[in-house]
Amino acid sequence: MLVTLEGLDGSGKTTVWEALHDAYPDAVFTREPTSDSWYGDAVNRAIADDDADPLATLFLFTADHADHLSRVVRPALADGDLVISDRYSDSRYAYQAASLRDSDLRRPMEYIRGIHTAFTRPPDKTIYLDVDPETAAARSGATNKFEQAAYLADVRANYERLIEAEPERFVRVDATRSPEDVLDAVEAALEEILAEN
Ligand SMILES: Nc1ncnc2c1ncn2[C@@H]1O[C@H](COP(=O)(O)OP(=O)(O)O)[C@@H](O)[C@H]1O
Ligand SMILES: Cc1cn([C@H]2C[C@H](O)[C@@H](COP(=O)(O)OP(=O)(O)O)O2)c(=O)[nH]c1=O
Repeated sequence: MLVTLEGLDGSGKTTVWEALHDAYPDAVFTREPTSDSWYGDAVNRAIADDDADPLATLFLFTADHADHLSRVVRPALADGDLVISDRYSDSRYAYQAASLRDSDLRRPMEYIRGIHTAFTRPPDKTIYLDVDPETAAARSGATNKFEQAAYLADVRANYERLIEAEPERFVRVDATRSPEDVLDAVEAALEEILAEN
């Protein structure tokens, strides 16, 4: 089963993902962008480059996803493992659709979903850590171009569209609460998800 964690920068995904290692020692913990491949290195260069072309950046993130799928996610799922990924395809649909909002693409989110459809493996469930853009930008330190509150407001609106389209896949967690409360809520959500399957 594939469970993904999504949310704005600073929503607390990585904090939760690390804490879950103790509760689920047998799960495969992974992330996007990947941190152990040259595709992930290329993505990190694009994140750090304020002048990186947004369409080129989309394809770098998508290349990293293709490698992540074939090298990590599909083999783990084939072994029957629980896979917990800190960010996954919804990050592209939310972030790159915002980056490409003023591009020549008429419907950026539909375009980005379209290029994934042929090859991706959709998550079974997605836990969405919900915070307002101001809290997200303040917590993340606004150190890169994706962490600015105005941009994150667009990203959040895109996540809302995704949740509206597939309400049964998403579990929304109020991530403005303390780290302990957020972790408790995520663990409760995961218990329920695993009990259902
Ligand atoms: N629930 C929370 N309340 C306040 N601060 C938090 C909370 N969760 C995480 N943080 C802090 O916010 C920052 C970003 O958290 P992180 O887990 O890296 O978020 P993300 O992976 O979503 O960007 C870190 O300094 C972390 O300690
Ligand atoms: C996976 C992914 C991340 N991103 C962005 C979100 C982050 O600003 C940045 C790095 O992701 P990440 O390392 O998960 O950052 P954080 O822990 O702060 O949430 O890349 C995209 O724009 N598209 C994507 O597909």
